[in-house]
Amino acid sequence: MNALSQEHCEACRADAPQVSDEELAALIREIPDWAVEVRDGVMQLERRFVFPDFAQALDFTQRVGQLAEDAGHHPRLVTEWGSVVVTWWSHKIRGLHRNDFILAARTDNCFNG
Ligand SMILES: C[C@H](O)[C@H](O)[C@H]1CNC2=NC(N)=NC(=O)C2=N1
Repeated sequence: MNALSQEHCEACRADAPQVSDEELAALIREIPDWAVEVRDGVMQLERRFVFPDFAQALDFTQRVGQLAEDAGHHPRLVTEWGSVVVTWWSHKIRGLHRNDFILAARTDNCFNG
């Protein structure tokens, strides 16, 4: 269980700062299976999870969806036969907040069981 996943998410606020370059470098090391993507100028965390069939991909999707609802912070989830691509970013600040790293770590917990 990643220590980051145990941290508290703070409430999403439009004036919250994005992570600094230094924070990004430190935090991404704690979730080594995730990539940093930039889309339309918005920095995001993304990981593709592979499953043997659609049913297990869907079950994982449900678990991630529930953790998002519990946290009040939501990812993009692309569920297909055999895989789920999970993308985290903070819409309000159009970038990455510490919350996104915490929830990416919690997403890994959903995969690792
Ligand atoms: C009103 C509601 O709490 C907010 O819109 C939340 C919902 N979930 C969210 N999820 C993400 N990823 N970013 C947000 O800014 C966000 N805002």
